[in-house]
Amino acid sequence: MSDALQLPVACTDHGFFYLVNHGVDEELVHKVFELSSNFFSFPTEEKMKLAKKNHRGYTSLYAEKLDTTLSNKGDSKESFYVGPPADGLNQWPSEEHLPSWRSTMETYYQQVLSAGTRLLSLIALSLELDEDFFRKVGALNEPFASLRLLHYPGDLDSSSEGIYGASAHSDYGMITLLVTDGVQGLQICRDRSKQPPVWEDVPSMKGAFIVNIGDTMERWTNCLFRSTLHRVLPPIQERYSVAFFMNPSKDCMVECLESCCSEACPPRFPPIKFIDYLEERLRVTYGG
Ligand SMILES: O=C(O)CCC(=O)C(=O)O
Ligand SMILES: [Fe+2]
Repeated sequence: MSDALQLPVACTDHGFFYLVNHGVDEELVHKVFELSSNFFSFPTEEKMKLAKKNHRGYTSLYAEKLDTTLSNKGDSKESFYVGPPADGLNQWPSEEHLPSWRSTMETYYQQVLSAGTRLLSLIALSLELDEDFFRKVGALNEPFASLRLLHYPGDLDSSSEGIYGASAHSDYGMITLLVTDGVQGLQICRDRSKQPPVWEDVPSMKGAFIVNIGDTMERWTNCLFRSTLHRVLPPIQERYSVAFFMNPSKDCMVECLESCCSEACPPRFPPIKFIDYLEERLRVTYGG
């Protein structure tokens, strides 16, 4: 985003944009991709030793179905979640097998969190709020942000034909900051109501984050900002990406901004504590 004046338009009209000059070290991004690929190359039994608990750790192929209206076996991706480093709940591969894995992921987490926090100040300004707004409402006390390494294997058997890497969904949090390895696959659908839906490619841009608005921001802004539907096509080639879901703190109340509602345009969503909202969304996505 070279011009801050473009930000409100990007958030209201598209819900997706590129972020450059974000301050996250390019070498570090490269290292995260290398270590992600090292981890996913381990045998499944090894990876399953770090199976997801407390929303941290490994999720295997087909474990998640982002579009719950589909009847197939699940999305063809595996992933690894890293949550806030301070709460001690993260799971880590051993230092012996993957030296500097933990420190690299923790450094990346902190750098992207800083970039995301600065971007949220710009977003607040673009809503004509105080630049400190998200801190003041408690979203940034201990943000419940989540780093997710993603791997879409390219060599799946024929029973997986037509299965999406990530089926159609919108993200749950405030904003997502995504980097990919450049292999095409991500698409957006600007108008959910249009039939048949129109899907457009989102190319990666070297050195830039692909940022998208999430559902929590859509709730805050009473749908002024768009949480755009997106998906990742069935893999024709192996693909890696790294998503950072910038979520507010667990206890933060997400409540329609005064400037985004009026008598003629009442709040579309009731106020909700972020953790209650997130738990419900995860329950639907993972079942159980
Ligand atoms: O891998 C990608 O390009 C997008 C992943 C995604 O949308 C997600 O994990 O929410
Ligand atoms: Fe997403």
